[in-house]
Amino acid sequence: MDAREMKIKAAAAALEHVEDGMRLGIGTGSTAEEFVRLLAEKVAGGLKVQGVPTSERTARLCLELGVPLKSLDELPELDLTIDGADEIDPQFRLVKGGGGALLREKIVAAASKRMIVIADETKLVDTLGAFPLPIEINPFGQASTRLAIERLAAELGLSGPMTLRTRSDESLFMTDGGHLILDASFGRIPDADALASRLNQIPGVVEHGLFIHLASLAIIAGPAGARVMEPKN
Ligand SMILES: O=C(CO)[C@H](O)[C@H](O)COP(=O)(O)O
Repeated sequence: MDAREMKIKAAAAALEHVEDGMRLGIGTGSTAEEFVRLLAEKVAGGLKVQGVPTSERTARLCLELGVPLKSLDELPELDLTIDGADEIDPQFRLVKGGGGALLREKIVAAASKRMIVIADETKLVDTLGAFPLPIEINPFGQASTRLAIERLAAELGLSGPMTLRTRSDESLFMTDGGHLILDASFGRIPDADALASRLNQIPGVVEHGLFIHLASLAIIAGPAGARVMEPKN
């Protein structure tokens, strides 16, 4: 089974948790897009859902495939969010933001009664941090914000380069909200909870890709198929 087939398996298993009438947060990324494709087939077959997309990219795909959309302001409380992740630890703390949608993804997940994370098994890790941590920052004062993050990292014993995300044409990557992303290659984050709460205290940090206590279930696909996992305490 190749990587795409595994993503489809996870997405298909997640679809079984979607019920008629649900208000659904819809994630961003290649795994979430497989979910959108399968969801669209169900919608075409008569399933009634109202989706809230976590990015303009996901919104475009949903509109193209006929998945009905609402804004989060129209549906401020959601039943379920289904989204991918870049890393998942045993307590289901996640690193997200590889696709640059972390701010809307976190707002949507926090507005949902449940979040199911879908991924292939390469995303499972013992300790977060091998995937560079995306930190969304306001362009205003970006040099000061960066300095504050570097000082925090040093205080917490974290080190590694931080790079401003760029597009393939070398221009700066801008999020849907008009912010920049710093990718922090810390290597290993032994205390993700502490880093998450300290990053939130830096004024220029809009949001970061550490999702703590948001995912309640993970559907992880491997060569043998998809399995449902619950967080370890
Ligand atoms: O957080 C995300 C986007 O901001 C994605 O969910 C994450 O990057 C995983 O993407 P993929 O399913 O393509 O591996």
